[in-house]
Amino acid sequence: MARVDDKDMGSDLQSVLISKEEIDAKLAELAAKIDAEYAGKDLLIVGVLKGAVMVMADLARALSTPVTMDWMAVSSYGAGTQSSGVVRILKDLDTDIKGKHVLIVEDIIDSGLTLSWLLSNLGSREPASLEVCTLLRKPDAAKVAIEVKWIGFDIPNEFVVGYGLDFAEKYRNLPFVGTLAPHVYGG
Ligand SMILES: O=P(O)(O)OC[C@H]1O[C@H](OP(=O)(O)OP(=O)(O)O)[C@H](O)[C@@H]1O
Ligand code: HPA
Ligand SMILES: [Mg+2]
Repeated sequence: MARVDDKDMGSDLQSVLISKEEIDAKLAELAAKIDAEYAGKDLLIVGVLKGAVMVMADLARALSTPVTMDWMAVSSYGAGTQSSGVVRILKDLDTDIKGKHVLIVEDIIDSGLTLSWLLSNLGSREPASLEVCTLLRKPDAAKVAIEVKWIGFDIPNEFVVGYGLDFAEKYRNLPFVGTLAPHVYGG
Protein backbone atom coordinates (compact mmCIF):
# COMPACT_ATOMS: atom_id res chain seq x y z
CA MET A 1 0.00 0.00 0.00
CA ALA A 2 1.25 3.47 -0.81
CA ARG A 3 1.55 5.95 2.04
CA VAL A 4 -1.84 7.53 2.61
CA ASP A 5 -3.01 10.75 4.18
CA ASP A 6 -6.35 12.10 5.37
CA LYS A 7 -7.39 13.00 1.85
CA ASP A 8 -6.30 9.82 0.12
CA MET A 9 -6.88 7.03 2.59
CA GLY A 10 -6.29 4.24 0.15
CA SER A 11 -8.68 1.36 -0.36
CA ASP A 12 -7.44 -0.51 2.74
CA LEU A 13 -8.74 2.10 5.14
CA GLN A 14 -12.36 2.81 5.91
CA SER A 15 -12.12 6.06 7.87
CA VAL A 16 -9.90 8.34 9.92
CA LEU A 17 -11.02 7.82 13.50
CA ILE A 18 -8.56 10.17 15.24
CA SER A 19 -6.55 12.76 13.35
CA LYS A 20 -2.91 13.67 13.96
CA GLU A 21 -4.05 17.03 15.37
CA GLU A 22 -6.42 15.33 17.83
CA ILE A 23 -3.65 12.94 18.93
CA ASP A 24 -1.20 15.83 19.46
CA ALA A 25 -3.72 17.82 21.52
CA LYS A 26 -4.61 14.80 23.65
CA LEU A 27 -0.98 13.91 24.34
CA ALA A 28 -0.29 17.51 25.44
CA GLU A 29 -3.25 17.28 27.83
CA LEU A 30 -2.10 13.92 29.24
CA ALA A 31 1.51 15.12 29.54
CA ALA A 32 0.42 18.09 31.67
CA LYS A 33 -1.41 15.75 34.06
CA ILE A 34 1.52 13.33 34.20
CA ASP A 35 3.94 16.23 34.84
CA ALA A 36 1.79 17.33 37.77
CA GLU A 37 1.60 13.81 39.19
CA TYR A 38 5.34 13.12 39.10
CA ALA A 39 6.71 16.59 39.95
CA GLY A 40 9.97 16.21 41.84
CA LYS A 41 10.10 12.43 41.31
CA ASP A 42 12.20 10.24 39.04
CA LEU A 43 9.97 8.64 36.46
CA LEU A 44 10.69 5.62 34.26
CA ILE A 45 8.38 5.29 31.29
CA VAL A 46 8.07 1.79 29.86
CA GLY A 47 6.91 1.46 26.28
CA VAL A 48 5.30 -1.77 25.12
CA LEU A 49 6.80 -2.64 21.78
CA LYS A 50 6.04 -2.31 19.03
CA GLY A 51 2.68 -0.59 19.09
CA ALA A 52 3.55 2.05 21.70
CA VAL A 53 6.58 3.44 19.85
CA MET A 54 4.76 6.50 18.47
CA VAL A 55 2.94 7.29 21.72
CA MET A 56 6.19 6.94 23.71
CA ALA A 57 8.12 9.20 21.36
CA ASP A 58 5.47 11.92 21.27
CA LEU A 59 4.39 11.70 24.91
CA ALA A 60 8.02 11.79 26.12
CA ARG A 61 8.62 14.98 24.13
CA ALA A 62 5.42 16.56 25.46
CA LEU A 63 6.51 15.96 29.09
CA SER A 64 8.49 18.57 31.04
CA THR A 65 9.42 16.00 33.70
CA PRO A 66 12.80 14.43 32.98
CA VAL A 67 12.24 10.72 32.38
CA THR A 68 14.24 7.61 31.68
CA MET A 69 12.87 5.22 29.08
CA ASP A 70 12.85 1.45 28.82
CA TRP A 71 11.05 -1.00 26.56
CA MET A 72 9.34 -4.30 26.90
CA ALA A 73 8.14 -6.48 24.07
CA VAL A 74 5.32 -8.90 24.73
CA SER A 75 3.02 -10.58 22.33
CA SER A 76 -0.48 -11.91 22.70
CA TYR A 77 -1.49 -11.59 19.07
CA GLY A 78 -0.56 -13.71 16.08
CA ALA A 79 -0.90 -12.35 12.56
CA GLY A 80 -4.64 -11.81 12.92
CA THR A 81 -7.05 -9.59 14.83
CA GLN A 82 -7.83 -11.86 17.80
CA SER A 83 -5.83 -11.96 21.02
CA SER A 84 -4.57 -15.47 21.72
CA GLY A 85 -4.64 -14.74 25.45
CA VAL A 86 -1.17 -16.24 25.84
CA VAL A 87 1.36 -13.51 26.64
CA ARG A 88 5.02 -14.13 25.88
CA ILE A 89 7.99 -11.91 26.78
CA LEU A 90 9.92 -11.20 23.59
CA LYS A 91 12.16 -8.60 25.23
CA ASP A 92 12.40 -7.84 28.94
CA LEU A 93 13.31 -4.53 30.57
CA ASP A 94 17.01 -3.62 30.65
CA THR A 95 16.63 -2.03 34.09
CA ASP A 96 15.65 -3.13 37.60
CA ILE A 97 12.46 -1.25 38.51
CA LYS A 98 12.51 -1.99 42.24
CA GLY A 99 11.77 1.24 44.12
CA LYS A 100 11.14 3.24 40.93
CA HIS A 101 8.11 5.16 39.77
CA VAL A 102 7.04 3.33 36.64
CA LEU A 103 4.54 4.40 34.01
CA ILE A 104 3.54 1.82 31.39
CA VAL A 105 2.78 3.45 28.04
CA GLU A 106 0.48 1.60 25.66
CA ASP A 107 -1.07 2.33 22.29
CA ILE A 108 -4.26 0.38 22.95
CA ILE A 109 -6.07 -1.67 25.56
CA ASP A 110 -8.41 -4.04 23.73
CA SER A 111 -9.19 -7.29 25.59
CA GLY A 112 -7.02 -6.00 28.45
CA LEU A 113 -5.11 -9.30 28.57
CA THR A 114 -1.71 -7.81 27.69
CA LEU A 115 -1.99 -5.07 30.30
CA SER A 116 -3.42 -7.30 32.98
CA TRP A 117 -0.46 -9.64 32.56
CA LEU A 118 2.03 -6.76 32.45
CA LEU A 119 0.66 -5.16 35.60
CA SER A 120 1.04 -8.35 37.57
CA ASN A 121 4.47 -9.11 36.09
CA LEU A 122 5.92 -5.63 36.67
CA GLY A 123 4.03 -5.24 39.95
CA SER A 124 5.84 -8.29 41.33
CA ARG A 125 9.17 -6.48 40.81
CA GLU A 126 8.30 -4.04 43.64
CA PRO A 127 8.25 -0.65 41.89
CA ALA A 128 7.57 2.41 44.11
CA SER A 129 4.49 3.01 41.96
CA LEU A 130 3.03 1.50 38.79
CA GLU A 131 0.55 3.34 36.58
CA VAL A 132 -0.66 3.12 33.00
CA CYS A 133 -1.15 5.62 30.20
CA THR A 134 -2.82 4.45 27.01
CA LEU A 135 -3.76 6.36 23.90
CA LEU A 136 -6.75 4.15 23.10
CA ARG A 137 -9.12 1.89 24.98
CA LYS A 138 -11.84 -0.40 23.63
CA PRO A 139 -15.03 -1.41 25.50
CA ASP A 140 -13.94 -5.03 26.20
CA ALA A 141 -11.23 -3.73 28.55
CA ALA A 142 -13.98 -3.16 31.12
CA LYS A 143 -14.32 -6.96 31.50
CA VAL A 144 -10.86 -7.17 33.05
CA ALA A 145 -10.08 -5.68 36.45
CA ILE A 146 -7.31 -3.25 35.55
CA GLU A 147 -6.79 0.31 36.68
CA VAL A 148 -5.72 2.74 33.97
CA LYS A 149 -4.94 6.22 35.22
CA TRP A 150 -4.53 8.08 31.92
CA ILE A 151 -6.63 7.31 28.84
CA GLY A 152 -6.51 9.25 25.59
CA PHE A 153 -9.63 8.07 23.76
CA ASP A 154 -12.33 5.48 24.38
CA ILE A 155 -13.07 4.02 20.96
CA PRO A 156 -15.68 1.60 19.59
CA ASN A 157 -14.97 -2.07 19.14
CA GLU A 158 -13.51 -1.84 15.64
CA PHE A 159 -10.09 -2.92 14.46
CA VAL A 160 -7.89 0.17 14.15
CA VAL A 161 -4.50 0.80 12.58
CA GLY A 162 -1.99 3.62 12.37
CA TYR A 163 0.10 5.64 14.84
CA GLY A 164 1.93 2.47 15.90
CA LEU A 165 -0.98 0.07 15.50
CA ASP A 166 -0.62 -2.63 12.89
CA PHE A 167 -2.49 -5.24 10.97
CA ALA A 168 -0.04 -7.99 10.03
CA GLU A 169 2.81 -5.49 10.70
CA LYS A 170 1.49 -2.93 8.20
CA TYR A 171 0.09 0.60 8.65
CA ARG A 172 2.12 1.42 11.81
CA ASN A 173 3.59 4.56 10.23
CA LEU A 174 0.29 6.28 9.44
CA PRO A 175 0.25 9.59 11.39
CA PHE A 176 -3.42 9.10 12.39
CA VAL A 177 -5.62 6.29 13.74
CA GLY A 178 -7.98 4.82 11.20
CA THR A 179 -10.35 1.91 10.82
CA LEU A 180 -9.45 -0.84 8.46
CA ALA A 181 -11.83 -1.84 5.69
CA PRO A 182 -13.32 -5.24 6.56
CA HIS A 183 -12.19 -6.74 3.23
CA VAL A 184 -8.56 -6.35 4.36
CA TYR A 185 -8.92 -8.69 7.32
CA GLY A 186 -11.66 -10.84 5.89
CA GLY A 187 -14.43 -9.28 8.00
O1 LIG B 1 -5.63 -5.57 25.30
P1 LIG B 1 -5.11 -6.60 24.37
O2 LIG B 1 -6.23 -7.37 23.71
O3 LIG B 1 -4.13 -7.52 25.01
O4 LIG B 1 -4.41 -5.86 23.14
C1 LIG B 1 -3.54 -4.77 23.27
C2 LIG B 1 -2.12 -5.11 22.89
O5 LIG B 1 -2.06 -5.72 21.60
C3 LIG B 1 -1.21 -4.98 20.74
O6 LIG B 1 0.10 -5.45 20.76
P2 LIG B 1 0.59 -6.77 20.00
O7 LIG B 1 0.70 -7.88 20.99
O8 LIG B 1 -0.28 -7.01 18.82
O9 LIG B 1 2.04 -6.42 19.53
P3 LIG B 1 2.55 -5.09 18.78
O10 LIG B 1 2.50 -3.98 19.79
O11 LIG B 1 3.95 -5.42 18.40
O12 LIG B 1 1.65 -4.83 17.61
C4 LIG B 1 -1.23 -3.58 21.32
O13 LIG B 1 -0.09 -2.85 20.96
C5 LIG B 1 -1.29 -3.83 22.80
O14 LIG B 1 -0.02 -4.05 23.36
O1 HPA C 1 -7.64 -2.69 17.05
C1 HPA C 1 -6.45 -3.05 17.08
N1 HPA C 1 -5.58 -2.71 16.08
C2 HPA C 1 -4.28 -3.08 16.07
N2 HPA C 1 -3.73 -3.82 17.02
C3 HPA C 1 -4.52 -4.19 18.05
N3 HPA C 1 -4.20 -4.92 19.13
C4 HPA C 1 -5.32 -5.03 19.85
N4 HPA C 1 -6.35 -4.38 19.26
C5 HPA C 1 -5.86 -3.83 18.12
MG1 LIG D 1 1.64 -3.66 21.77
